[in-house]
Amino acid sequence: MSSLLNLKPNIGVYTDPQHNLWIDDAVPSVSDIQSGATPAEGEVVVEIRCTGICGSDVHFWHAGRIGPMVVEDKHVLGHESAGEIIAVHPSVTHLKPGDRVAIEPGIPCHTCAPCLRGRYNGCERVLFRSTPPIPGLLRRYIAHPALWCHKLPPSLSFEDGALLEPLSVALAAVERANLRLGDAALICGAGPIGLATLLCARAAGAYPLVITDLDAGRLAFAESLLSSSSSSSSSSSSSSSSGGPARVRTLLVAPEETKEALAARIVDAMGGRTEPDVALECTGAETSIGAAIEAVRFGGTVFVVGVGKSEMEFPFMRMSTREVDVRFQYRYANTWPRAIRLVEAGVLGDVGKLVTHRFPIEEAVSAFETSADPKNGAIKVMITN
Ligand SMILES: NC(=O)c1ccc[n+]([C@@H]2O[C@H](COP(=O)([O-])OP(=O)(O)OC[C@H]3O[C@@H](n4cnc5c(N)ncnc54)[C@H](O)[C@@H]3O)[C@@H](O)[C@H]2O)c1
Ligand SMILES: OC[C@H](O)C(O)[C@@H](O)CO
Repeated sequence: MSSLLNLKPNIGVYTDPQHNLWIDDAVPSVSDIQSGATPAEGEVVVEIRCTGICGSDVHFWHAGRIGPMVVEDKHVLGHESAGEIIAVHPSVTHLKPGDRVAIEPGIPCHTCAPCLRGRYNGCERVLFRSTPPIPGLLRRYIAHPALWCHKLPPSLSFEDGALLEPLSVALAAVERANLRLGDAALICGAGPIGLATLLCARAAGAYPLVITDLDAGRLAFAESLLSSSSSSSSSSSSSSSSGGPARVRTLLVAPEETKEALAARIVDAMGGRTEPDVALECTGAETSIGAAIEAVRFGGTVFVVGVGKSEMEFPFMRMSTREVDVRFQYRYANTWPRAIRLVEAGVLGDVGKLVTHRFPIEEAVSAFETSADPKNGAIKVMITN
């Protein structure tokens, strides 16, 4: 094991119940690491090089809670990270110092019924980093189970490694929604999760692809994400730069629009006669879920990734008489190795385009302020170390 004695202070990014956001060096386990203690059995110590800010990090900062997950003490944020291994416990044989890894942030128990079924995202005792009270990854160093550190191939950057977390959500959704070649797909919401889902749906062979949002800037970003050039486009999405049909069509949602009116416009955007086979809902907004239910074909699927109010009204008769399946996604299971292969092979396109802003960890507060203010047009803000 390499020496852990000459490390920089293990600063971390915190919030608390009073909605403060700050950086300091009192990170749990830092003293163990800096005193040169070995990682525990089965663990490696990772020097984190890159962490993406998730909407849930901003939400924990601003609201202090997400549903039953409540910030009750000072709390380290962050769960989208990649870094370099600097030490391994002797029991770990498949990783070594110098390996570059993406960190899967949920540590399941491996013994409960969902774990034993392979559905470890339903683990009854999961320790999910950044979900209170489990400290997150927005820090310089972390000791983490080797099993949940995925080695990166040389062509993936640390940023690519950090993006594997939202990509995993999207990959799980597209798989569990059973999206097939040539399916007409609707994606609701062009935030980081909707955009990652757009990349996965395109790779899965969906066409037409329509994406909605309330924010024209995010729709323009969606178009530029799928274009071959790196510049952002605000022009019509009716044709691609190569002259063929645009792979994605964008639809600006009006806040007061009824779900029936929006559903009609969705079908129109699909080409006039095509009802979506699958809607991948990435807003969590009740009106958006309702419009997706109205829009999909008889026997279609509305797959809900977005998280919203704890209780909502859905158009029951429409679902019943049209056999609409409404299904849900919670995090992911067994996606990381496949997400790595998809990024390595370029199947998802240039995922790095999702990163719009970068800040060093010492400026993490500015990174959060940038992420939280819609005026900045941020999609994925990365904090580097
Ligand atoms: N199921 C899971 O495991 C999981 C994991 C990560 C995130 N999420 C959830 O996925 C959702 C998307 O995450 P994100 O990081 O992209 O969030 P985000 O807030 O950045 O993006 C959501 C987008 O939806 C748009 N929107 C809101 N209401 C809309 C409406 N009525 N019609 C059309 N667009 C609308 C917003 O303008 C925004 O661009 C969130 O609800 C988040 O909590 C779920
Ligand atoms: O991708 C994982 C999600 O961001 C988390 O479940 C978060 O929303 C709550 O901890």
